[in-house]
Amino acid sequence: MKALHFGAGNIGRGFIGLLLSQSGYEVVFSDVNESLVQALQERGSYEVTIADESGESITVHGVRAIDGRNAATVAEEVASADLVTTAVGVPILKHIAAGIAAGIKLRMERGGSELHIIACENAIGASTQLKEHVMALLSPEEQQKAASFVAFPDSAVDRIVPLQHHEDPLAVTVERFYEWVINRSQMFPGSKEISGVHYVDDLIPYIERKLFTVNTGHCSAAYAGYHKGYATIQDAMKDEEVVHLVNGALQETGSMLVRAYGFNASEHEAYIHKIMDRFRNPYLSDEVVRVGRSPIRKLSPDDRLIRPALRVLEQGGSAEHLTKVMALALQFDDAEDPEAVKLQGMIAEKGVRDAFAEVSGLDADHVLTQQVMDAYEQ
Ligand SMILES: NC(=O)c1ccc[n+]([C@@H]2O[C@H](COP(=O)([O-])OP(=O)(O)OC[C@H]3O[C@@H](n4cnc5c(N)ncnc54)[C@H](O)[C@@H]3O)[C@@H](O)[C@H]2O)c1
Ligand SMILES: O=P(O)(O)OC[C@@H](O)[C@@H](O)[C@H](O)[C@H](O)CO
Repeated sequence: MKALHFGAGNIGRGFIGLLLSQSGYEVVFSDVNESLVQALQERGSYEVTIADESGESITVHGVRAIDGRNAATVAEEVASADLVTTAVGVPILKHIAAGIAAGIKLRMERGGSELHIIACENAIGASTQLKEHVMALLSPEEQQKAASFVAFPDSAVDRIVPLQHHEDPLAVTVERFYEWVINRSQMFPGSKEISGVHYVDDLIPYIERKLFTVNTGHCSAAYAGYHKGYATIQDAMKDEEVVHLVNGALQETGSMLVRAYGFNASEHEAYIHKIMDRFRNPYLSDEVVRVGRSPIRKLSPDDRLIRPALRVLEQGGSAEHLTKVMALALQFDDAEDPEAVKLQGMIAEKGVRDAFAEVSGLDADHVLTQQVMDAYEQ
């Protein structure tokens, strides 16, 4: 069994590649980072270290890597894979679509054996987004044929993997916790299950709970921590004001999720506390600039801040803490982050209200926009 995984980065090596290998797949990484591809090709293995008191180290053997810029090689690997996964970042999905579409065409010529393509990204419906990019590159007739043997089940992935600073470019340190949930109702019946994956018939409560708790809380700590001059999430979480903001934001999303999906309130409270403890993990050093990266994406309509805040308001609740986090996101001006630079440029050019309205998709006079502007002024 062969799995082709796009993106040999932190989550690719430290989570998806590891789990697929442990599940019996030969893992082939496709990446555009030349030195990473070369190192994986030369060594065929890499180390994953668990960030806890055990310091456990696991060697992932039998891996290969291909140059993601070589369209013909990518297509051939897609054509002969038993599973395709991605962890490249949502904005990159459109760039890998051509190789996948070409691989699907080859597979079609060879009889069209069933294939699942699963995007493991932090977004609602990431596999469905990838499917749209891929299908747009096929003719109507090819689309119809492809739909009979290629499926794109959505998934939710959770494991904190910080930026890595090891001498060994392949080594990756990860937290012990992981959760990978896949929507079974979008899969072909009877297909092989990946061990360690939780299959569900309705993914929405799972992905929203993950994104609006782990990622909402995480970016709250990142933007507040950046504002206060902390370099890491671990340091930021030692500051009571930061903790208060993170907890406040998670109480707001938590009440909304409990009402929307009927989660048990005390179990959800325990989930929040467990996540805040994960942020504090002293065996990890997770930079606030990684967690706060791409503020335009994080302030977009369907992401971890705007979507839950609008739902809180719809339910008649207060989104006071979430709006403070949005105001802090508007002040995230990391010069190394292209989206932060772009956002600061938009603010300088058109003013903060119109810049926020543009990235959030809200009207400039929307009640949430007004609340964010008030918080920004403060
Ligand atoms: N790091 C985490 O804690 C974490 C946890 C859960 C989900 N995620 C999600 O996983 C995804 C990847 O995050 P990451 O932290 O691993 O990022 P990363 O930057 O470490 O890895 C991304 C990899 O994709 C590669 N890539 C870029 N363009 C490509 C292309 N056209 N073809 C093939 N590879 C390409 C990059 O070279 C890089 O190696 C993101 O969507 C992120 O939100 C991250
Ligand atoms: O990857 P992003 O930019 O969507 O979000 C940054 C972090 O919050 C994220 O990578 C978490 O570490 C991860 O989602 C934990 O499962």
